[in-house]
Amino acid sequence: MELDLELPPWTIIFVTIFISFLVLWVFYVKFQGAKRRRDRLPPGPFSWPVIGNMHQLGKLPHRALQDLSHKYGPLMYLKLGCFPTVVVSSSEMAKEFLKTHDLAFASRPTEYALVKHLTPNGIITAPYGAHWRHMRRLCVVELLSPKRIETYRSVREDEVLDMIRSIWKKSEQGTVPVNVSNSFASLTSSIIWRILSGTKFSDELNGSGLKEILDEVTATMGIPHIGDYIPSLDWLDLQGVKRHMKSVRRVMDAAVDKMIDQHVSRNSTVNSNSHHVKGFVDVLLEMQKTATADMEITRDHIKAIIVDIYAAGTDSTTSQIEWAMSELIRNPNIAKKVQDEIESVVGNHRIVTESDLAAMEYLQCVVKETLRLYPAGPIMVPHESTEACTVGDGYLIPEKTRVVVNAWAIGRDPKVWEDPLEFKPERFKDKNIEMKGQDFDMVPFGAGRRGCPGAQLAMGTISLALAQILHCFNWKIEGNPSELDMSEGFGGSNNRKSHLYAIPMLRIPNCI
Ligand code: HEM
Repeated sequence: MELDLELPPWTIIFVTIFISFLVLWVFYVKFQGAKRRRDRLPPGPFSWPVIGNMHQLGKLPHRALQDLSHKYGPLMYLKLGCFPTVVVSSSEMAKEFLKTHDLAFASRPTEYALVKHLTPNGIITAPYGAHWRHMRRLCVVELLSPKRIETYRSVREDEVLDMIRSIWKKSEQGTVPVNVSNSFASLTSSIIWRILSGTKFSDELNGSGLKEILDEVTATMGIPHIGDYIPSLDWLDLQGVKRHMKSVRRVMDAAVDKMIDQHVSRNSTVNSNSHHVKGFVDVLLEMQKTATADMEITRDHIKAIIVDIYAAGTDSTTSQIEWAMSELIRNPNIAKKVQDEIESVVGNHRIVTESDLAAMEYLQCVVKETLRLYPAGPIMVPHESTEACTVGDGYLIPEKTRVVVNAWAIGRDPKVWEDPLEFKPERFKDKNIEMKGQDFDMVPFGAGRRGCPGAQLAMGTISLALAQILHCFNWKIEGNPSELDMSEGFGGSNNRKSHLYAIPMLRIPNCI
C-alpha cells in the first residue's frame, strides 16, 4: 500500500511561517542577550518588542519587581514599554544612584502625559535644570524650611483636634465604627490647604471648589497612560487620560487663578503687621514684589507650587497614618506601649502638643517602622540619567535611562532587616536611622538632590496625629484585630485596599 505524504499547500505555508518566526525569534533573543553583555548593561528579564516588560508588572508593581529582583539581582535592566529602565532594589544600589552618582541621575523623564498636559511647570516632574533648581530653592529655602514649618505648628494642632472631635461625633459617642481612612484624608488635606492658603478650609478664600479640584488633580496623576510607555499609541489616547487631564487642567487653572486673585486683593487691604498666619501663596506673592530677574516668581510658578505641594503632601501622609493605625489595631500591645509613653510625657488631663513629641521615642520608632514597611511611594518617582554612568560592578547605565527605586523592597530586604515582614518598632531603638536622606537602609523619602523636601512636615503631622488619636481614644474594630485585612490597593501608590473602620472609646475627656 502506498502512503500519500503530500501536504495541503496552506499547511506548508503555515509551517514555513512558523519555522521562520521561530528562527528569527531565537536570533532576536540571542542578539538581545549579546547586546546586553556587550553594552555592559545590568542583568534583567527578556524584553518583548513594543511592550518590553510591562506585562510582568501586575497589579502591584513593587511586589512584581521585587520578585524579579530575586532572580536578576538588586540592579536590574528591563524595558517599560519602549523605555530602557533600571530597577534598584537594595540599599547599597540606592546609595550608588542617590548619593555617589546623584547628579547624573537627578533628572526626571519628560515624556509623560502628566508633564505635558496637567502640571507642565511643576517641581516633582521637572527635568534637572534651571526651572527645577529655582522651584526647589523656593520649596526648600522659603516654604518648607524648618523655621517656616514651625510657624504652622498651631495649624497642625488645631486641625488634629478638629479631627478628634469629628471622629467622636461620627462614632455617635463611641457606639458605631468610623471610616478613619476618610478622617485621616480630610486631616492631611485640611492641613496642607491651610498651609497653602493661610485660611481654614471652610473660609471664603477657598474659591470655586478648588480643594475638590486639587483632589481630582491628585487622583488624575495616579492614572497610568499607555502612551507614556508606548509613544506610538499616544495619539490614540485609548483610555481618554489625556482628554481628562486637559479638562481637569482648564478647571484647575481657572480656580487657582481665582484663589491667587483673592489673595492679592485681600493682602492689599490687610495690615502687613497683622498676626494672620501667612500661607505659601501670601509668602510667594510677597517675594514676587522683590524678586530679582534670575529669581523671578511668576503666576505660573505659584500655581505649580500650589498644585504640586497639595498633590505630594496629602495622600502620602494619609497613607502613612492609615497603615500605622492598622498595625496598632492589629498589635494592641504596641498601641498600649505608645499610650503609656504618651501618658508618661503629658499625663492624662491634657491633650498632646507638638512640643511633647520630642520626648516620645517609642512613638518615633512606630512611625519609622511604618515608613519602612509601607512607604507611601513604594516605587519612587522615576529619575532619569543625563549622562552615561558606570555603577556597581562596572555596569554601564546609558544616558536617558529611567531609574526606578523600589523603596518598598529596600525596606523589606532580609539582608538588612531581621524578620523584615514583622512590625517591630523596637528595632529602631538600637538602629539610629534619621529620615534626612543620609541612611539608605530605608528610603521612604528618597535622598539626594531629588529627596523629599516635605519630610519634616510629614513626620511632624504623622507623629502628632497618631499621638493624639491614641491618647484620646482606645480603639476596637468589628471582628478579630489580628485578622484585620492588610491588603494594598491597586496601582503604584501604597494605600490600603479597603478603608479602615474602627470604633473609638474615650480615654481622656479633655480631648472632646
Ligand atoms: C509621608 C509622607 C511623604 C512621603 C513618604 C514622601 C516621599 C517622597 C518621595 C519618595 C519623593 C521622591 C524622591 C526622589 O525622587 O528621589 C518625594 C518628592 C517630593 N515630595 Fe514628598 N513625601 C511625603 C510628604 C511630602 C509632603 C508633606 C510634601 C510637601 C508639603 C512633599 C513634597 C514633595 C515634593 C515637592 C517632591 C518633589 C521633589 C523634587 O522632585 O525635587 N512630600 N516625596
